[in-house]
Amino acid sequence: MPKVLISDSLSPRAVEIFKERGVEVDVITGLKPDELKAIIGKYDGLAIRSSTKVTKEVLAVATNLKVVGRAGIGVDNVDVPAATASGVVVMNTPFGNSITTAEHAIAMMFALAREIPAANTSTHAGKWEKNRFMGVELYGKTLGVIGCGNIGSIVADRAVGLKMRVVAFDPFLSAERAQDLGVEKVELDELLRRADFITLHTPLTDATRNVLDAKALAKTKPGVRIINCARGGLIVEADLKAALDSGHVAGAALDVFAEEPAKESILFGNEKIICTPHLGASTTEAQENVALQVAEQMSDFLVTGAVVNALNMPSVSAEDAPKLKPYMKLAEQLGGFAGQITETGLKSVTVEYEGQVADLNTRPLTAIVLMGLLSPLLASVNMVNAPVIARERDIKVAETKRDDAADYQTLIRVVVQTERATRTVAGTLFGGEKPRIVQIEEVPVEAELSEHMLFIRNEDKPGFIGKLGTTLGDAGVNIATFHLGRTEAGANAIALVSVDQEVADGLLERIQGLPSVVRAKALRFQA
Ligand SMILES: NC(=O)c1ccc[n+]([C@@H]2O[C@H](COP(=O)([O-])OP(=O)(O)OC[C@H]3O[C@@H](n4cnc5c(N)ncnc54)[C@H](O)[C@@H]3O)[C@@H](O)[C@H]2O)c1
Ligand SMILES: O=C(O)CC[C@@H](O)C(=O)O
Repeated sequence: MPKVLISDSLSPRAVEIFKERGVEVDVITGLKPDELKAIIGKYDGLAIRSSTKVTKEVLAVATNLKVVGRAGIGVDNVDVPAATASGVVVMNTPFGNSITTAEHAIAMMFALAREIPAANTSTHAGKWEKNRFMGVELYGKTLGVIGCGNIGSIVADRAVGLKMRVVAFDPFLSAERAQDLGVEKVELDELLRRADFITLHTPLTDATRNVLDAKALAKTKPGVRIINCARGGLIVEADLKAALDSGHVAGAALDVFAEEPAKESILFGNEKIICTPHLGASTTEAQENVALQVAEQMSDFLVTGAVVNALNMPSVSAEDAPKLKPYMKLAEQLGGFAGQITETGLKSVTVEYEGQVADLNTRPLTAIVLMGLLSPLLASVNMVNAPVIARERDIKVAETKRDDAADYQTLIRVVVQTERATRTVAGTLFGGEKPRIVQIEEVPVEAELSEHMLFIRNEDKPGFIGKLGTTLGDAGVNIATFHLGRTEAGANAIALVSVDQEVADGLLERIQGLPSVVRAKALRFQA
């Protein structure tokens, strides 16, 4: 039974879901990095929010870990490239807290417009300062939304409902989507110049880091109010403080900080700044949503192989997972075969899907072909990191699909172009589940792969089979199955021999020396 650790505070619904779906679960929150490292080796999955830091060091000792699930959106606390390199799938729940976070941004905007926190403190202190707090209306004001994705577009929609004018800067926002949302798509400088309120909703990336620095703030309208419920690091905090101190910025509402937890900040103690401790996602509804979703996604992955909302792997639906399973084995064998018979640098790989398999989601299969192909060449390859490794090595990867079946109802063909040759291997499923190799290079052959195989290219001449059998027999190697194929009588032939033990190098040399043998290679496959 797979085992998951929940290491941040998640709604108890998560535990129930894991158990209902056959996953054992421990909840241990507040672990220090060394404490996490000491126990993570036991777990197949790690469910987190934003406190647990999934670093390279943690991943290095997480020897059984298959999946990290983030109950929320941002994965800044996960070293995703390191997880990918270790073959660990990283998932998040991209929609579960969007409404809640958008509502927090709107609440912050109202709080800024009417100075509600300061008025609250003053009233509790018995001051009744009715003349001190003079707010501004939102009606008719311009809201600038930087980043108009899930949350930004909900904020925009609510602001339109409040009769605000909304301008949005987001390079990936289409004109049609902007029109549907009732927002005006503008460049950043125009947004800065026109907005009475600015709200940030981008991820923290190299392009968005410090997007509101002194230079950008100088372009804003005097009296602008700024809201950040996205990520600390989007605003240069010292520059914001200076702009507030000078009076150019009238107020700021911040849910997120460059350093979190923010126990100290140059921004604290200023009434013009409203702060909340990263509460954007903190509603009962959002926390139920994300906990439930993350537990469902992780359980499905661990139990059925379904992949949803992964940041480093193609999706596999729960419906597709059982259909893909037998093809996964075939894809691994084909990739492994091509990888073992390939001896020079790989330039490109084309995976051709024909017949029934062409109707499936083939991206995970291609990832597995790449895993099988690269495994003989590299130390730790898996279906998560194989596509990345192929890209890094400039290996071009292509897929082709043909719905109509030719000789087989379903077929996967792997064509590998190396510096010197083209290698082809194709396979099908017998009875819908048993992988069979049906073509090697141009030669038809029908073979089941076993752990130890001998692959021979030979000239189709009498006496070859007898000599090969004797050579193997003399070496005490038992033949389990023997498959032959040839293009035509007397032409190129292939022998695929399954043997009960490893073929040692000396024996391989003797086989290579037999008359009619063009090339002999010992291959190994997962049992
Ligand atoms: N405060 C919280 O508790 C809380 C809760 C949920 C999400 N968040 C954060 O809110 C942010 C937005 O989340 P989301 O779900 O809307 O993400 P999303 O991916 O749906 O939207 C992000 C948008 O930013 C845009 N974008 C990317 N680069 C940009 C750039 N250089 N300039 C302008 N726009 C750019 C993208 O095109 C996209 O439309 C994330 O940083 C997320 O981590 C915070
Ligand atoms: O888990 C949280 O409380 C914060 C979540 C939020 O920052 C997110 O990116 O989803």
